[in-house]
Amino acid sequence: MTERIFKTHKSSKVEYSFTPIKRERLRESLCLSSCLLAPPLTKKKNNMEVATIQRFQCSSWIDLRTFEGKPRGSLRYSLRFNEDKRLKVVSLALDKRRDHRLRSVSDNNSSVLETGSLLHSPSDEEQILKLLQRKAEEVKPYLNGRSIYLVGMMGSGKTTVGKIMAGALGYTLFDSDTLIEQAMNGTSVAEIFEHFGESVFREKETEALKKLSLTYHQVVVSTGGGAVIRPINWKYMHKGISIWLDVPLEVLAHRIAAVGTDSRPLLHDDESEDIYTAALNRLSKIWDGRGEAYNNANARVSLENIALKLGYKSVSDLTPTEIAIEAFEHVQSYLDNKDGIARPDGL
Ligand SMILES: Nc1ncnc2c1ncn2[C@@H]1O[C@H](COP(=O)(O)OP(=O)(O)OP(=O)(O)O)[C@@H](O)[C@H]1O
Ligand SMILES: O=C(O)C1=C[C@@H](O)[C@@H](O)[C@H](O)C1
Repeated sequence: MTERIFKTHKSSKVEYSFTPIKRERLRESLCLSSCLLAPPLTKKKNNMEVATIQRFQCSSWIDLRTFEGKPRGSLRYSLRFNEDKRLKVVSLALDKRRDHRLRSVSDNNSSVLETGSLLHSPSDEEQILKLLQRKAEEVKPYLNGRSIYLVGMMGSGKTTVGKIMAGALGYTLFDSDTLIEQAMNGTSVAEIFEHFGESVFREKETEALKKLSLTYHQVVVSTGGGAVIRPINWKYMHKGISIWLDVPLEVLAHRIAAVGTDSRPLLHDDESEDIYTAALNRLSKIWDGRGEAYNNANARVSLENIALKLGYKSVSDLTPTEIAIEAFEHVQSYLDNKDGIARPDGL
């Protein structure tokens, strides 16, 4: 199993270019999602965003919040019906986007339009945000108050995607690294590693996960990349639903190279190579030591699989919101299988 996943990571031909347009698109997408889902964010909203947000707030989605537990019987079937409708909407939106891509490529008659450089149109963004909210409402009864633990390598997007999932569910997001820093009177993760060593950090990490799992419900937890290595941590994380964000190492190295390794002590290196190569080498070594442990998660959200499913050429085309939607799908399907298939009343 490790072998297979390792190969996936190693051999993936990920085209990941952060063109200025792509970076701007991501920023816009993140800003739009965050403004919508996490009101305290102070980013300035433009008129289009405000209009979109207002439309969301007044929409007439089915409100499942009054239902406790996993949906049963006819409710379950009506969810399926809605899901079918949703899929039709998605596939229309995707067809439209694919058409647009093909048109753009032939218009330009060049290969400039590697998928990463295309913008989602505002209406695409709207569709995607609507889907996210609808998916969150659908998955909530299945969760029945259970928390979600996001696991994954450093830079896999646990915090970014977690924020979107929490906002859509009306859950609170916790970042276990931040909790550890708070428990250590504001000492940063990098300083904890430097002054006390990794073992103290791991102890604190276990304490944080224990407290979260025993005290809180309805939270999304962005765990530290190494939380998976201690079996005791799984005991706590399995009190909720754990989701592994599986991102190719090359993509992680690009992300990390873009922001630097200051806050990630395990990636500090002797600077003898360029930052991307150094990060990739360090990540590969770390992966060798813990790749298998991620399989303990209840579900795996593979960015390569999502990109394939959505017809994207590159993993870097995926927005965090699209990843969040897929994560909800996985939560739902995991809980569906785990809790058994419900049948309509009387059958
Ligand atoms: N889908 C995405 N596409 C492009 N960049 C992304 C995506 N998701 C996250 N990022 C960027 O990657 C970097 C790491 O993301 P984030 O902090 O969410 O990861 P993490 O898994 O919480 O990391 P860590 O475990 O190291 O704290 C950030 O700069 C973020 O903006
Ligand atoms: O992958 C890891 O082991 C780590 C990831 C970060 O989130 C921090 O928890 C810390 O830097 C260790």
